[in-house]
Amino acid sequence: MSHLFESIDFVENPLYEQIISDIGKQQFSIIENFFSLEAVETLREAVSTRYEEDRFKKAAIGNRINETIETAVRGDLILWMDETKATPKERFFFDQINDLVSYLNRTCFLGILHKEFHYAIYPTNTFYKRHLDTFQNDDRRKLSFVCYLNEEGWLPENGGELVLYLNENGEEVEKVIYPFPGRLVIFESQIIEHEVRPVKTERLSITGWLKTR
Ligand SMILES: O=C(O)CCC(=O)C(=O)O
Ligand SMILES: [Fe+2]
Repeated sequence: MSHLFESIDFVENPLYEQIISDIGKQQFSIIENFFSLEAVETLREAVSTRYEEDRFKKAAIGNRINETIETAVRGDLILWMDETKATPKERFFFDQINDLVSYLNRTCFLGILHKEFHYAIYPTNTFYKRHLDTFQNDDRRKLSFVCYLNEEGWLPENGGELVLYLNENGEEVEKVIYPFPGRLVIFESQIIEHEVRPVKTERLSITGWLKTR
């Protein structure tokens, strides 16, 4: 039998194991400095370039078949990322995400087949009201990912907290998360309702989903 295990090239990754354990216990995980400040700055530059090229569009609600723009629900601007056309700056982002995704697929049997990511800009005074990341006609999203591209020194008065609504022994508890640069938040798309509180200073992020089928 030992031959079988020796032939499998698998190295345990303590950080990824922590993420898996967090999600198993509490349906979410917060990873500090998943992306270095240098990587965040590079991605922020990519956002600026694309924004100047007028590539961002007002985000809609519903899925791509059935979507409407409702700024009373969400006011962010988004741009879907195309991994096949990733620039060297974005390649780094996808390499790190793909490494984690392949680990999750090897260890957790989640059956993740697809992923989708978009940049998001929340201009001043915008927000995203409490919601779930799944749609009535589409339940393929399993894990939601958010990573923040803000500059260092994000202050509480800047607003823009991500609030996860958790259920602890039948009681609703708010988990308030500041959008600090390099921070990655992962949560179960079908379980955790969440919102982005009103933003007082422009807020930048990448949001994405791991999907089945
Ligand atoms: O930016 C965040 O913190 C969360 C964004 C979000 O909930 C979404 O795009 O569905
Ligand atoms: Fe969401």
